[in-house]
Amino acid sequence: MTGARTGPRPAGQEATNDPVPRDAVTVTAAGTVGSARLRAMDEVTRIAVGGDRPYDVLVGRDLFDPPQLLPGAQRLAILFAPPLQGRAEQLAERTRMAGVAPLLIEVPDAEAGKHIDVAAACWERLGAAGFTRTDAVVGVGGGAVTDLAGFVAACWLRGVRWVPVATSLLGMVDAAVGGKTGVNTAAGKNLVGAFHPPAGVICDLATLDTLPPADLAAGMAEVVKCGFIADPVILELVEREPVAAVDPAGPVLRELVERAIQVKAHVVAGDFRESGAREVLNYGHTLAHAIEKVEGYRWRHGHAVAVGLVYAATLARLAGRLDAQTEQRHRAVVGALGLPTSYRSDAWPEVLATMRVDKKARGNVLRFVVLTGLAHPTILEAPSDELLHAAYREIAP
Ligand SMILES: NC(=O)c1ccc[n+]([C@@H]2O[C@H](COP(=O)([O-])OP(=O)(O)OC[C@H]3O[C@@H](n4cnc5c(N)ncnc54)[C@H](O)[C@@H]3O)[C@@H](O)[C@H]2O)c1
Ligand SMILES: O=C(O)C(=O)C[C@@H](O)[C@H](O)[C@H](O)COP(=O)(O)O
Ligand SMILES: [Zn+2]
Repeated sequence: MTGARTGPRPAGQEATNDPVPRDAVTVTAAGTVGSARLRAMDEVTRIAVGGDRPYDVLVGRDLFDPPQLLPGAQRLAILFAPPLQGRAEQLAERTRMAGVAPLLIEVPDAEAGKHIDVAAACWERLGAAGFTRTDAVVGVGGGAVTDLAGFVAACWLRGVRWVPVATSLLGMVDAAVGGKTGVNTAAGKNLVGAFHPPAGVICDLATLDTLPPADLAAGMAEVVKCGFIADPVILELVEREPVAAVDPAGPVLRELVERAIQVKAHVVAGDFRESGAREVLNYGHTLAHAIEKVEGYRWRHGHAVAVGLVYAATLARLAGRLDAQTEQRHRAVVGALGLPTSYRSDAWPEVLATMRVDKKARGNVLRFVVLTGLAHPTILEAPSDELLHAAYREIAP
């Protein structure tokens, strides 16, 4: 059953071509449990990201116009991996039609592309094409390609404009927003990079139609992360409608995308360089990044984050910070999405060693984002190795 809208659209979030919002309240026998915004398919949502260099995240279907976000550019480098070749070529055509010269640069897919050698090859191409400070870079793809594209842009001439065109769920709700860019090194995940805000972000929900289901599920790990740290309505929507939650053409996934972006936009606007509050976005990532490294980057980031969320909740419960029910909710929500909740017990020594180079560590002191309750993140400083291992044993039976 649907009814009138519950309240105002969150601050900074506007539907650009619909002056009359059609938000709706979904009511169950237990009462109102969340809102399902019923948007027309052609509606575009604009989510503002504040800070010194503000920009907008555009969410809609069949959005595809980065040149508009980059006035004055004469050349546009378009980085893409093979699965997005068709999209990249369409974009090159639009770019040409806008009077801008496209430079298509194919890079290796997924984590193989997040390598300094790949970035160096891109810089060679920019140099050969005579890229100046008014020219710009576009990354078309998942989080791996947009992290690389942002890093290439951050370093070229010490910083040119860039636009991520996010084509994976994880890219839309997380990687493309917030200006964290970078590559992996032998020592670990994302250890070399730069903070470099984009000129705008494009999230074309139509691209999700071709995203493999495993990658869709991986993106949901970052969505529910936002639910646990800041917006419990996300969890209620996923729990109530687990099938609709992963239907790329439906309104529930769109609401989840917009809510997660809103959480991220709010956090990064207040702490762009991660000097404090932004660390909450790293919930679940201390273990996740260690798993990714141990697995030679063959695990999807979102799958590793799923295990990391369960681990962080277990650690918080063992540290006396979190109640068992909320810990169990992590396991249930993550599991219901078909995401992994456990990892190999024999990997502990390598996992622990890798967690020590997590960016949140200070000297020899490990620091974890944990919850003291739903939407109440805090930092657990210097947990003992015994405590860390005890929590690990519970997720690595
Ligand atoms: N910068 C940040 O703030 C931030 C945040 C979260 C994650 N990340 C990074 O993002 C990366 C993970 O991103 P991801 O989950 O998008 O993985 P990914 O970029 O590896 O993409 C997953 C796979 O899906 C393919 N793909 C993407 N869009 C598609 C589409 N529309 N149709 C068909 N195939 C498509 C890709 O080519 C790839 O094979 C990791 O490197 C992670 O560290 C960065
Ligand atoms: O944007 C952030 O800040 C995040 O921590 C978001 C994470 O989901 C993302 O995976 C990020 O790339 C991790 O950052 P890192 O600094 O730990 O490498
Ligand atoms: Zn992440």
